[in-house]
Amino acid sequence: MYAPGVTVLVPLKPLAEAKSRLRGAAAGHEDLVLDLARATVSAALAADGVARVLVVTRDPRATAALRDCGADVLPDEGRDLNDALRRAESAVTGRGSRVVALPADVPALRPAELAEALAGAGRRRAFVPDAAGVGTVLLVAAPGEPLDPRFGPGSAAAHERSGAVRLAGAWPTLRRDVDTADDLAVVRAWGVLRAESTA
Ligand SMILES: Nc1nc2c(ncn2[C@@H]2O[C@H](COP(=O)(O)OP(=O)(O)OP(=O)(O)O)[C@@H](O)[C@H]2O)c(=O)[nH]1
Ligand SMILES: C=C(OP(=O)(O)O)C(=O)O
Repeated sequence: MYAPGVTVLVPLKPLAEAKSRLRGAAAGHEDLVLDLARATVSAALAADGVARVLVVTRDPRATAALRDCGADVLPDEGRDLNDALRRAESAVTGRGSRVVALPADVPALRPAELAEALAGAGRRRAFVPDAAGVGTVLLVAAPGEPLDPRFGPGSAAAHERSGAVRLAGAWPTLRRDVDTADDLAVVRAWGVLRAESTA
C-alpha cells in the first residue's frame, strides 16, 4: 500500500479560459470544463491512499462546486501552472507529507488505477505519461522531496529528464486526459459525461 496521507493537487484554470482546445465541443464550455473537473476530483477522492484533494483555482464557481464534491480549494496566485503547483505544495507540505499532481481533465479515471499508480511509484518521484506518451497525467513526489513540476509541452520527456521514474502500467482511464474533441469522444464512448454538459 502507498503511504497514507497523500495530498492530490488538482490545478484548474478559470473555467472560461481552461481547455481552450475543447471550445465548441459542447454547448456550454464552462459547464463542460467543470464536469471534467468534478469527475476527476470525485475519482481521486475515492482512490486508496488519497487523504485529500486540493484544487488550485481562482474560479469562484469551480471553488464552490468542487468543495461540494469533497475537495479543499486553495486560491491560485501562481504565474502559471508549475508556479501554481509549487505554491500549493509549499502551502501543504510538512513532515511526512507527500503530494502528487493530477490535471483536472481525467474524467474517466477509475480510482483503482490511481491507487495502483501511487503504489507503483513506491517512494520514488515518478510520473505517468498521457495516452500519447507526450504529456503527463500524474506526477508523484518522493516523500519529503519537492514535486518539481515540469508540466507544459513535452512534459513527459521533461519529467523523465529531471529524474522522475516513468511508470509503465496500462491505466487507460488515468492516461486519457481530455484535451481535444477526439479525447472527449473517447470518454463519451466509455459512458463518461454522457448525461452532463457534453450532450
Ligand atoms: N491553477 C492553474 N491551473 C492551470 C494553469 N494552467 C493550466 N492549468 C490546469 O492544468 C491542467 C492541465 O493543463 P492543460 O491540459 O494544458 O489544460 P488547459 O491549459 O486548460 O487547456 P488548453 O487551453 O486547451 O491548453 C488543466 O486542469 C488546466 O486547467 C494555471 O496557470 N493555473
Ligand atoms: C500541461 C500538460 O497538459 P497537456 O499536454 O495535456 O495539455 C502536460 O501534459 O504537461
